[in-house]
Amino acid sequence: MSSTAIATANQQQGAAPTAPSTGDGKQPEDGAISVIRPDLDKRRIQRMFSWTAESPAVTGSETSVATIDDGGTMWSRQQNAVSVRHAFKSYGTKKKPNQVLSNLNMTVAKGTIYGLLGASGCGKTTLLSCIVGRKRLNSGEIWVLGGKPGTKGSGVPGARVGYMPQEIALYGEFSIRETMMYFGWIFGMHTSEIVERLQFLLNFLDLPSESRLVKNLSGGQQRRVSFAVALMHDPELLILDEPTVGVDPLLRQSIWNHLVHITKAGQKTVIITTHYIEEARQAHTIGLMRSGRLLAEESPSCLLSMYRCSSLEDVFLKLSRKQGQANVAPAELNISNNISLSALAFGSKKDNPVYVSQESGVVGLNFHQSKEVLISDSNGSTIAINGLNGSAPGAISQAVECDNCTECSGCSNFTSKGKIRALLVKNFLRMWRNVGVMLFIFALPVMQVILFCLAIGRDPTNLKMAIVNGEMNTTIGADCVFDPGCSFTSLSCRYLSHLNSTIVKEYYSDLDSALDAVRDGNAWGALYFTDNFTDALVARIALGRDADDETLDQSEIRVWLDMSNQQIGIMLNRDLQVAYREFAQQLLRVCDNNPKLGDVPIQFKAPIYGTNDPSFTDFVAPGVILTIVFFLAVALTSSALIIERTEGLLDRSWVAGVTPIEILFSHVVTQFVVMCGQTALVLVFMIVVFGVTNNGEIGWIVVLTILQGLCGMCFGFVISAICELERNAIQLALGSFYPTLLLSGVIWPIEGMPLVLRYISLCLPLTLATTSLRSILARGWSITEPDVYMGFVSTIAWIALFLVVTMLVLKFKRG
Ligand SMILES: Nc1ncnc2c1ncn2[C@@H]1O[C@H](COP(=O)(O)OP(=O)(O)OP(=O)(O)O)[C@@H](O)[C@H]1O
Repeated sequence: MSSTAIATANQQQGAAPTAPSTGDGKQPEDGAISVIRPDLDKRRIQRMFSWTAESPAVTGSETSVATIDDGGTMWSRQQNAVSVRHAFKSYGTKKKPNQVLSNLNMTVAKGTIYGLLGASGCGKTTLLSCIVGRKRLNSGEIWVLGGKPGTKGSGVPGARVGYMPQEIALYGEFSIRETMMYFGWIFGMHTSEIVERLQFLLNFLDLPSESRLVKNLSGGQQRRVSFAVALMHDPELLILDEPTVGVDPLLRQSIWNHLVHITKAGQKTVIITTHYIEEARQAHTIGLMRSGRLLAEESPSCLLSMYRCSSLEDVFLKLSRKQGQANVAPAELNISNNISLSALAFGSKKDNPVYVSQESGVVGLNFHQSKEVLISDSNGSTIAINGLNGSAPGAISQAVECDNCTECSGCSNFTSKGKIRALLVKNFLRMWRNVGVMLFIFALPVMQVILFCLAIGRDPTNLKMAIVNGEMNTTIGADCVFDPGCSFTSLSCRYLSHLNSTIVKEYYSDLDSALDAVRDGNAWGALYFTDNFTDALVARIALGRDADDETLDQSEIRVWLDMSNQQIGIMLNRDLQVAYREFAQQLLRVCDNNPKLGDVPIQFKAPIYGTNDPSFTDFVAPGVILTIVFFLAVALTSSALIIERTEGLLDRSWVAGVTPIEILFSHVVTQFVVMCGQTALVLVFMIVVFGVTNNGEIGWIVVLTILQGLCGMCFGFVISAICELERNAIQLALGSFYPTLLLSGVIWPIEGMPLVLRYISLCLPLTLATTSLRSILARGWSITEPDVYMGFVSTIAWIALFLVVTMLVLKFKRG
């Protein structure tokens, strides 16, 4: 088939002629056929197609048909809506790569519908993800709307593109209207515009009431809402990944009619993938993809006639079979070029292969898309130039202007009110609509504080002691009576009366059974008084240093404790000694002696900070306050981004033009509000309701607590940026909980740790903050104290570090 014939066929598809490139990026004024002379300056050609030199995939030795690379010119790139050149993309490791795109070339002319067809898993979605800038190629180039995705002039990501991913990628908690508002605001539309457009889309796509929640819609309805989102802002380039799945035939037809309608004027371009091959007949161009390459890139009618098939499916099968033939050179099959397509169609022979040269593939000498084709004959001379890329008239648009722009809308804006508004409303709405999340945010911290204050730090009670009192004839406790005056009788009973209420006295007849009770776990300890305990004690006091060993021995209260439980053992030890001091002092007092004689000669004055009876609760409370706020924030944010990412929501927002910074910013603001609520609840319950000691300024306590919450949030960002799966994020968040708790001096002073661990502990985000809050609460220290301000400094430093790491991971992880 001659280029003229195919150009004609292309014209029938609605492509309009445009002016050819002059090679220097300027459009010739006459728009007429121009000819490239054989003596065209070689360097000029190289400059025009400079990308060929950049492409590692091309050897340059296979050039046989076309010698001039149209896709390489800046001007032609700008005229095509999308231009993909020598795209290579693989997943997996370098050792075991899963090659998904292999030297793929694709040219999508402006103002056309491009149907990308291929079997499941051939790489369509990957290609589209690369086009919208969500994935990076390993090598090769992509130009979209005149720029490279992700660069200023491309409009990708941004409002110039409408992207419908394969997944539903919608917020289930939103109503249809809220969904449209969210994306409309992101696209920079006014609310009134959105409402107007919404009415059209509701009717057009036969959607249910706008107030219905997305999660309550059927699968097909959800897909239509997703499609509506892509159409919302009437973008220049629509990229639709299987929009007609689950859509009934009538609606499918009306969707295609709409696509044909919007592309008619030549301003809009559509790339669409579908499994319903035959529906793609309505496309202007079809790219048949297999194993990461395009087998053909033609108009449907051209494909049918070239292969003499009655259906596109047959064409695809024919081409696939050809590709399957063993020694077909890969380049031969990578056809975004009519020449080699023709060769395939009309039987190129193995011994006389028609290779698609790097130039031809790259340049995209698509006669069906180009009114101007630069084809060199076998002698190397250029024979014809006839139209370019099938761009619709007037399709030179924003991309060209925007490429060097400094002021075009959407190019240079750091952010917009609409985006921030959309993201904030989205965050709050998602929280508000999710009862579980609301309970998690506000009920859980209160519950944790209540549980902590009720369960931790209180003295154990009802501890049984097995008592054997040789001075009593019975084992009935009520018989253990004594004279409360200055009387030196039944001193064992007098002592026992000083044992406080935490001890439950159980009397045993002999020592062995009492010890057995301890061994069997029926008592926490055994107390033994000898038969003549009172006499021996009186003698001991009276004789003083002259007391003999037997007297001393008989006057001792013997104790056997179960020390398997350190806290209970230490407490019983303390209470037994305190009881003796009280017993001795009281006896001395009633006998008109100085009670100090009964005490050890150490006098504990009022402590500088705290009380002589310190509470474990007061010690742990600062760490617990910060830990609760920190890890709740980690839990909230570590999965937030991942859930959005796995549902395709994050990608969709990003393609719509939302940047990672904007997403993080919106989460920071949302989280800040949440944090304020949580901080208020935690502090009110800790300090006001449960009376945890606070001698410091409440303002600094609030600030430090909120900062720790923000720090936890940023740590959550890091987790969600690093982890692919929610499961991994939860594991990482939970995995970090215990080490942080144990090493941060929350439940045990870091002074008790080995030196190395102590240094590690100081490097954790909670350690210095806990010390700081403890100093404020217990010591009443102000911000000027190093112990206090270092907690603030370290927290702020951690926030900054986590944010930077998140940004870097998000930036470099793409693709
Ligand atoms: N993130 C990923 N990591 C590893 N492999 C991937 C990833 N995404 C896709 N693949 C693999 O790349 C190949 C192409 O996948 P892709 O989704 O692009 O195919 P597709 O043509 O869109 O398929 P379908 O029509 O079923 O959606 C498949 O083998 C797939 O398993």
